[in-house]
This record gives sequence, structure tokens and C-alpha cells, in this order.
Amino acid sequence: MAPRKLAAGNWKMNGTLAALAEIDQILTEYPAPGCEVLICPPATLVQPMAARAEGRLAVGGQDCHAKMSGAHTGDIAATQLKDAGASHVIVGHSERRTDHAETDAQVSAKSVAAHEAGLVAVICVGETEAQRDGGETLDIISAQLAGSVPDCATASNTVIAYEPVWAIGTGRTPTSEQIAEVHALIRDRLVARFDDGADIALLYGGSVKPGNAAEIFAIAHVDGALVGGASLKAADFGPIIAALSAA
Ligand SMILES: O=C[C@H](O)COP(=O)(O)O
Repeated sequence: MAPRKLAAGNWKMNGTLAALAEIDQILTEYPAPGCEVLICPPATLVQPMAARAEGRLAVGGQDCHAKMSGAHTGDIAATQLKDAGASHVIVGHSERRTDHAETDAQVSAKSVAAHEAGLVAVICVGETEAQRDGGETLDIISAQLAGSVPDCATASNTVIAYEPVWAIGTGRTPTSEQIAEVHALIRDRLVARFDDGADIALLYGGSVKPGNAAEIFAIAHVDGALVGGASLKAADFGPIIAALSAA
């Protein structure tokens, strides 16, 4: 199984019901894209978006708890996301790691919960600017992969997203060579650890826009993107879907 091409949008804490008009536009303009399309809206929109999409695009959560139920105010279980119509869930996004002090071990436990619920876990890794400047990038990514990706990961239930923290929402992107170096490392680590590691989809994330998408999708071992700001508007996300479809 070759790696899937996946254009994933992370709406973060943006959007109300009115924003569902954006997916109407995407579905109208790209009724049969040459890649899988996933949108991860706020939890309040998972069910209405899934109902609106009717399977024509995938819908995901942005986080899940490691447990399936219990006294965890404000959290959401992987089974609840699945019940609402999600097929994927992002885990270990750098904003969760920073804002909620999530550790690699917690991200791994959340990934296991996602798998047990029948969700694809989109596991995020990425270095800070200080870590890159300090020459630690490859060690940091290796450690995050080892700690965050559980043993039950397969090409069917796991996607890895490389998101340099310093590139998120900044308009700055790594060079193609920098992205290629990290994606090659991730591929090597996955192949060494998992029987189907060559087939696990690898996404790049961090200031992906219509103007740089084609260049990024031409890089070896880049199977798609995890897009933040540019996924909020169909006018921006659509051309990114088109660029991946053509890659
Ligand atoms: O999950 C998405 C990433 O954090 C990228 O966000 P961005 O495209 O706004 O830089």
C-alpha cells in the first residue's frame, strides 16, 4: 500500500455553524479530488460537519483523552468523536504540548485510545526554533517519534505530521532541504520499527499556503499537509487540495 495523499485542515479554535459553508464550497469545487481530504473542526462542529459531508470528506477531532469515559471535565473521548462521525483525531499538536503540557507518553496513550475507538491518529511532532538553532532537530524528532507513536501504529491507523513549531502561523517555512531531511528521518525510523512503516502517510505542517503547496508536495516523503490558517477558507484550502491532487 503506497502512502496515501492527505490534505488535512486543522481549524483549531475557529468556526461556528456558519463556517460549514466553506465545506460546501470545497465539495462543489472539488467533488472528486485526487487525494483524501480531512477537516478537523472544533469539537462542536464534528457532528454537523460529518452530517453535511456525508462521507465526501473526512472529519476529525483535534484532541482526545486517553480514557474512554469518566470524570474529566472539558475533555472528549475518542469514542465520542467516533460516535459524532469523526474518522481521525489529531494528537500531540504543539499547541497541546505547550498549552497543556502534554508529554510524549500522554500523546502515545491518546493515540492508543484513538486506535481502540477506530480512529486514525494524526500524531504531531516538531522542534522549536531554539532546538533547531541548537542543532537538535533530528534528535528531538527521533525522541518524539519513539515516545509518541505507540507500538500498535500501522499505516491504516496512523499518520505522522511534522510541524516545526517556529513555522506554525508565522508565514515562515523550512527550506525544501530541511523538510526533506526531517521527513527522510521519520521514514527511516518508521521503517525500522513497523512492518508497514514505508506506507504510513507523512504530512508537513506549518504555514502551508496555496503559493508554496506545490513546492512542498514535490519533496520526497511528503504525502500531504496539515494546514492551519489556510484551511479555514475554501478559497485557500481548495488550491492546496488541487496542488496535492496534481503532485
Ligand atoms: O495544525 C496545523 C498547523 O499548526 C499549521 O498551522 P498554520 O498552517 O496556520 O501555520
